[in-house]
Formats: sequence, C-alpha cells, structure tokens
Amino acid sequence: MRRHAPPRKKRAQVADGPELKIDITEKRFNVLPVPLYEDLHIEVPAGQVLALVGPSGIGKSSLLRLVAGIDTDYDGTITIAGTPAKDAPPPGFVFQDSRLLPWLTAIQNIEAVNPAISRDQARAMLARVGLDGFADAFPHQLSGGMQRRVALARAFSVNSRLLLLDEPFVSLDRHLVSGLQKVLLDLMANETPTAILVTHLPDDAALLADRAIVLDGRPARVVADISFESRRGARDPQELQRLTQLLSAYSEEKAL
Ligand SMILES: Nc1ncnc2c1ncn2[C@@H]1O[C@H](COP(=O)(O)OP(=O)(O)OP(=O)(O)O)[C@@H](O)[C@H]1O
Repeated sequence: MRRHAPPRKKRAQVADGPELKIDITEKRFNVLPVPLYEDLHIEVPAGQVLALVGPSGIGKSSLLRLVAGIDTDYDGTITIAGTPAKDAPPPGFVFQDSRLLPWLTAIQNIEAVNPAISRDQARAMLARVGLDGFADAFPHQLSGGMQRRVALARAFSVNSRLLLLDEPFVSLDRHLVSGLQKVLLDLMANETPTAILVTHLPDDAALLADRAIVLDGRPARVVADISFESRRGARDPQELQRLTQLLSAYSEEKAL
C-alpha cells in the first residue's frame, strides 16, 4: 500500500546567511598614509567563535569597534543577523582593560548593561565566573583577575547574539589566564554566542575558537583563514598542542 509522505515541516522563518557579515571597501584613519583596510570581507556563521590574530597595530581592535557600531566612519557594510551594525542591538564587549565603572559594585556593573536582569540572575552570573560572595565589592576591592571575571560576566549579561572579546586576558599572569580561559569556555558552552576573539596568545585561539583568521599588511588583508576540524571544548591535549603550534608559526612569521 502506498503511504502518503508526511507533511513537510515549515522552514523556520530565520534569515539565511552568516550571522556577521563584514564587507569593508575602505577604512582610513587620517594619521595613516594608506587605508587601514581595503576590500576586507569576513563572514561568521551563527555560533562560531572566530579568533582574530595578527601583528600589533594591524587593525584588530579597530575592526571590533566597527562591528560594535562604535565607529561608523568607513566605506562598506557590516551586518549582524542582516541588520546594519550601527542599528543592531549592542554586542557583549570585553575590552583590553576591564573598564568597570569604579563607582558601582560588581553586581551593579552587571545591572548597568542590562536593566532587565534580576538581582538573582546577576548574582548567578557572578557565581558562574567564580565570584560568589563578591557581588557588593567595588572594582578597587577586586584583584586584576577578578575584575576581568566581572567584565566577562558583564559581557554575557548583555544577552546579545554577538560577543566581542578584545584581548580579554592581556597583561595577566599565566596562572590567571588558564583559570579565565576555563571560565570563558564554560560561558560559551552554554550561551553559544557568535563571537570574535582578538588574541595574541595562540593557545587562547586553540582552546577557545572554532576558526582563526590572520590579518596582515597595510591595508590589512586576510592572509590565512583556518577552520579547526574539532569543536572547541572537545579538544584533547594533543590537538590543542597541534593547533597552538600551527597558530604560533603564523604569529612568528607575521610578527612586525
Ligand atoms: N582613533 C584612531 N585614530 C587614528 N588612528 C587610529 C585610531 N585607532 C587606531 N588607529 C590606528 O589604527 C591602527 C590599528 O590600530 P588597532 O588598535 O586596531 O590595532 P591592533 O591590531 O588592535 O593592535 P594591538 O594588537 O597592538 O592592540 C594603528 O596604526 C593605530 O595607530
């Protein structure tokens, strides 16, 4: 007997295409004799963590500012889920320094970026970054590593589809870095945001990212685009070492 095929499920009304699409024709700073970027095109699928690496001064932080819609002075388009970056909801942003508001406590710093968050949710977020019991501490009462933890908690509390991390562990001691890497990996395992991680640490990228893009030259161009076969969070020590070595080779080769 001939069976009827089951009715086809309706496709979800979600826009196809990359979550983040960067198409920069040209970006200039007047102080630079040549453009910072020319014909720079990067697409990031939803849920992917993209590590952005390259020599100091190449334009990694500047790119995050364009994606965040903080700097709109460029030719081209950047869209987040199809919306121009300048009109998109603000991303979670971790800056090179923690940039906590010094007059607010840890929990108030979190509430400041998301007024809709409940006190319990904000406390739970602080607990997830290992700061249970420090909700009412002011930034000056926290160590550098603890301040970075608050900054991570704050970025995730924005509840954005997009997370921008600008050297989140720069100038911290090595032993603090590995603790924070684990915190970030754990946060990204649950929330799975689309993220750009600017880092000069090859092991950061090997541990935390799904893909790495190397920028080089002036104007800056993508000189390598490496998709990692294994998934972040599921890499064994050998795989981590292999990826770290691969990315270190690029860093050494490309150091200015
Ligand atoms: N607001 C600005 N005005 C003028 N020039 C700027 C501005 N911001 C950045 N630049 C220049 O743009 C270039 C790229 O700077 P950017 O901070 O993006 O580099 P980077 O790759 O993030 O460097 P690092 O790894 O050292 O943080 C540098 O030459 C810098 O001097």
